[in-house]
Amino acid sequence: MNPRVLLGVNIDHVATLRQARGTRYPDPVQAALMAEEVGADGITIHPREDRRHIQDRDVLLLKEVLQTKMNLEMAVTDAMLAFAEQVRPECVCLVPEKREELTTEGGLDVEGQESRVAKACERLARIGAEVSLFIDPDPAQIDAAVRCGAPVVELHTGEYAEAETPEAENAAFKTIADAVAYARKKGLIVNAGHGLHYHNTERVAAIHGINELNIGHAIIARAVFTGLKEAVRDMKAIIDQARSRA
Ligand SMILES: CC(=O)[C@@H](O)[C@H](O)COP(=O)(O)O
Ligand SMILES: NCC(=O)COP(=O)(O)O
Repeated sequence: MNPRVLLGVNIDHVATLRQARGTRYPDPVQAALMAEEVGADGITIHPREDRRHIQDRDVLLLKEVLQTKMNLEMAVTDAMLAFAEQVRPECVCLVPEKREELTTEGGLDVEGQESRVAKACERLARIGAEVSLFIDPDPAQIDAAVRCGAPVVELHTGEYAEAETPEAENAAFKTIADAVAYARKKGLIVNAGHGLHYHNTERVAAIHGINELNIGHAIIARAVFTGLKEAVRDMKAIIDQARSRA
């Protein structure tokens, strides 16, 4: 039988909802524990440099309570490296980051900043973190990741997820499948993610050699609807009980 593909659940989007109103809820820590309860193999978080969603408090609490593993996505900066050294997550995924972007727009240019990325990999390996590089499905970036000593790459699936025609989707899919085969041949563990949802994940999960998929936005978005009826019923019950006691 083919080895199981692991699912890392990205809970940034729960924090985004909380930060939008500055409330205490919904708590991404609670979301992580619920995801673990039903089989998530790991929890992915991306504390951005501007802390627009996941907060340091979330990361530190999660480190204390997670039963699976924390996959800390972060920019390659001194401040983030120091934070990782404080948190000591099981896994770190180095990602590119731009302040003005809505979400991560492409892979990390490892080839263009090899010595900086190699030094970051070394520093993270020293705290025992499994380091992955979030890269485009591009053989040149895969070669650079190998030279940097990263044991894992995560292939950015954004182009596939955002393709506007079946032809473009097929072409992007083939690029990913070829990159998985190439990276496996180079001895890397291969993960993938970004923009995967309920209609486009099956095909990627079936690619031979994929180890783990990291998925967040689609899961949290679906949870709104799978949980909405119960949430309305709960509020109705509070209101009805208040009237019956009045
Ligand atoms: C690396 C990646 O593709 C996503 O995890 C992304 O980092 C999510 O960041 P946002 O949650 O800020 O969109
Ligand atoms: N590393 C990719 C990831 O975490 C995916 O997040 P999302 O695009 O599914 O929200």
